[in-house]
Amino acid sequence: MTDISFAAPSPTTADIGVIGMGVMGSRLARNLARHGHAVGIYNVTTAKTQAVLDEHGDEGTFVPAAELADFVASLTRPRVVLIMVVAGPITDEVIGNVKEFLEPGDIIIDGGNSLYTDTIRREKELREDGLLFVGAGVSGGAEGALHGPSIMPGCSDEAYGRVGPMLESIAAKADDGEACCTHISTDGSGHYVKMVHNGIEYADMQLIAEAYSLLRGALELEPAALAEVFRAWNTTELESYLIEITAEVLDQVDAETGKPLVDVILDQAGQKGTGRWTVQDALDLGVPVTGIAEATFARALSSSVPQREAGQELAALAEAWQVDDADAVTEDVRKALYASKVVAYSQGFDQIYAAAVEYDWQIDLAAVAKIWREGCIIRAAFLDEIAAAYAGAAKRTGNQAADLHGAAEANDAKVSRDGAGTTNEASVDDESAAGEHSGTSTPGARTEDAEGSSGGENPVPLLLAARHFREAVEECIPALRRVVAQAALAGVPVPAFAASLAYYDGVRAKRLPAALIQGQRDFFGSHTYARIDKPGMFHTQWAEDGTEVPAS
Ligand SMILES: NC(=O)C1=CN([C@@H]2O[C@H](COP(=O)(O)OP(=O)(O)OC[C@H]3O[C@@H](n4cnc5c(N)ncnc54)[C@H](OP(=O)(O)O)[C@@H]3O)[C@@H](O)[C@H]2O)C=CC1
Ligand SMILES: O=C(CO)[C@H](O)[C@H](O)COP(=O)(O)O
Repeated sequence: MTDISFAAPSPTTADIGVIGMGVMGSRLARNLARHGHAVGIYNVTTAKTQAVLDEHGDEGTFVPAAELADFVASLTRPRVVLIMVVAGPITDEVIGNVKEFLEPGDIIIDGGNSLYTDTIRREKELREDGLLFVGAGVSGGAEGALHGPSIMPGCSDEAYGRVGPMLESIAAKADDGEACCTHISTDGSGHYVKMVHNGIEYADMQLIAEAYSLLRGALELEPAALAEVFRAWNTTELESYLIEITAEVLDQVDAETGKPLVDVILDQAGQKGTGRWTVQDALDLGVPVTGIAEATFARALSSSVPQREAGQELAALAEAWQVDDADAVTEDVRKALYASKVVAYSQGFDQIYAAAVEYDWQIDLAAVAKIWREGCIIRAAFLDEIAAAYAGAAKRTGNQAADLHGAAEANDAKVSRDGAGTTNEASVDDESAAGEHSGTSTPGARTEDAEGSSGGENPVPLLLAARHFREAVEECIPALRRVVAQAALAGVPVPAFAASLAYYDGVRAKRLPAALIQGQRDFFGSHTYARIDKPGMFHTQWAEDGTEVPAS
């Protein structure tokens, strides 16, 4: 649609072109211009392109275009086009439109929140046309896009070699000066990492909301007073962007009513899809991202209007939380929040590891933690410790991504060579061991029957157990237990806190009731089970004399 026309841009003057002058695209274009890059700008509604020029044209060199053909003509060859539009079919449409004007060797970067499987497909299709495609996760919201986002590009080495320096120039910088942008791996890897980033974001936000809800109920504090609590917490090991902005949100007063804004906002959380995708994919991989899942379901519950209306009839049958020492309760909630946040990040990194093996992506997890230290929504002080845990493990095993990956492949090979000769202590899926089905429990075994957990030989199989976090989290567990117990008694929903504690207790348990489940499965479906004391798979003849026989 052309409602305004610009003078035809002089050809080949812009270093990069940005399509989409919405919240993110306009700010990324300005960020690029502020860093000395000449930026071609285009938006389907030309008035938005005009607005960027009118309001920010003095920030650098912008080359506006009202037509895609002029936009592409304004770019130096080989061309680089950054697309920042709505994810999904609209992104396909925009790629299809701009592709018409591009030539082999040109590069398209999709910086939207695209589903990683779309990115894998698009990269393949565009490669066949001779174009290079970069699926770049971008985080940081409007402020980050303008002042320095965290950028997670997935692409070939060739594409990164071409666009990496430009992306690094506009990315946030960590305290040590490192750019919060790194080449994640090939095709959909960047969007995968961004998807899990958003899953962690969901968990983090839900945990903070639960902490707020508990303190508000237990201590009968007003939002402004709670803003001070969060401000104080932001000077502790909880220091993070989301804690910081929580204080700002709680402090906001509604101009119309004079009430705290949080009290007049409808309590139905929206979602655009990334949290849901994270959980869906984790289910396929068999990775228990319970904190992220509960956070996603909590948003769904908040928006389940008919159920919530009908639920108003339900009795609470709860006890009021008797608070003797407000400071002690506040400190308990702070510690519960810290432990649960670590669980969420730990689960998210496990998922990225499992996906890396599944998709053959060489992902350096320490580098992922490092580029999340600034610029992104989940930036948090403890990401330095997460980076150190993965970097330390990589050093011990010899190198970074390659070894994380090689270790798992070695384990895959071991499983197939060992066949039935592995005990369930090694987390090997019984059915693959029995040879009845093709699935294995190692990462990389996304088959119908891959029912087990993703074990493998991840050098940091449990971030929670890495030394720094083990000590820091153990310090907080008694508080988390008290908080979850008190919340249950008081009838306050804390699904993410409760799930985090259950995960902690689950992974530390010497023995789980999964043994009973295996017995039940064998009883009704002859699914067989492994034993703790000898290799092989077994079946009990439950309906006959109860004799145990080796599985055939
Ligand atoms: N907002 C955020 O915090 C973040 C967003 N993202 C992702 O970045 C991308 C852009 O988000 P954001 O800037 O917030 O979104 P906006 O809604 O602000 O902008 C969307 C852009 O898409 C354009 N668009 C819509 N429909 C079409 C179409 N049919 N053809 C061409 N262009 C179209 C819009 O143009 P017009 O207005 O003229 O219709 C607009 O420029 C999304 O994928 C989003 O998920 C990523 C990180 C953070
Ligand atoms: O990517 C983002 C932040 O990192 C976007 O803000 C995204 O829209 C957040 O997800 P949702 O809208 O589902 O809460």
